Amino acid sequence: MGSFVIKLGGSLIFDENGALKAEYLRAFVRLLRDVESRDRKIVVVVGGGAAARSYISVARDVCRNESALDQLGILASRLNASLLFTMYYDLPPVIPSSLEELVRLYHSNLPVIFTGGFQPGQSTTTVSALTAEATKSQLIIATNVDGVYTSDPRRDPNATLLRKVSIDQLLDMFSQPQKAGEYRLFDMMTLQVIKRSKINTVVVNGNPPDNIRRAMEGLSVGTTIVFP
Ligand SMILES: Nc1ncnc2c1ncn2[C@@H]1O[C@H](COP(=O)(O)OP(=O)(O)O)[C@@H](O)[C@H]1O
Ligand SMILES: O=c1ccn([C@@H]2O[C@H](COP(=O)(O)OP(=O)(O)O)[C@@H](O)[C@H]2O)c(=O)[nH]1
Repeated sequence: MGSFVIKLGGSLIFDENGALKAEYLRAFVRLLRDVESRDRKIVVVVGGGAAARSYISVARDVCRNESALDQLGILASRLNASLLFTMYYDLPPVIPSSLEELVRLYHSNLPVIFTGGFQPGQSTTTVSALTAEATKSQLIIATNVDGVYTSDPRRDPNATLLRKVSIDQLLDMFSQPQKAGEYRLFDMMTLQVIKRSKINTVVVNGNPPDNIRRAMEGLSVGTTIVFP
């Protein structure tokens, strides 16, 4: 069975008040145990979520250094990844901080690897695309909406869900520049990596976690990115 990279959006692990969604995290860990098997590797790339945005917004009051602000977001995403590692393995967390470290862990005997961000100027969704490319894995982007819509469904009540979307359409839709803490669903780097390696990518609502299992089993769920 093939290996998978699951991008767990920070929007799934914090509630609207910025508190961790403990029950969701437990349900996600149960899902990982259900789908874990010896002949497949799973990498979970965990977003920064509300924690990242809180630190970045407080720092931004007095800090204009986007790289420094990104680094705060990376640290928050690594803490989130550390929490999931600890919940899954009941061990002190081992979280890679670069693609090279991740690939090294990928060849360890850990069946599930957890990571956060790597470097300023990108998002954890880019980390998930780079990881899927490096490990020839399928990519599942789990977020808090049912897939890719014609526009932001939280702002546009007329937005409609796209079951399939071309990579070039996504490049048009998400071409605006982004700042620390603002990456929304996709950043350009993510899409460029997906395009150049034609990564098998599905965007699903990570709640319920069973949508992630359905995507792993190739069932119709969320939005599939298609290539010319
Ligand atoms: N075309 C679109 N389709 C779906 N969601 C979109 C789109 N454009 C913007 N969004 C927004 O992107 C959000 C998901 O991105 P983000 O908040 O970074 O989530 P995550 O924490 O999962 O990475 C959605 O909740 C939605 O409001
Ligand atoms: O490789 C990375 C990953 C994340 N970030 C920073 O950390 C924040 C939180 O990560 P992300 O936005 O991907 O998390 P999510 O959207 O899932 O909450 C980002 O906005 C960036 O500022 C970064 O600079 N490099």
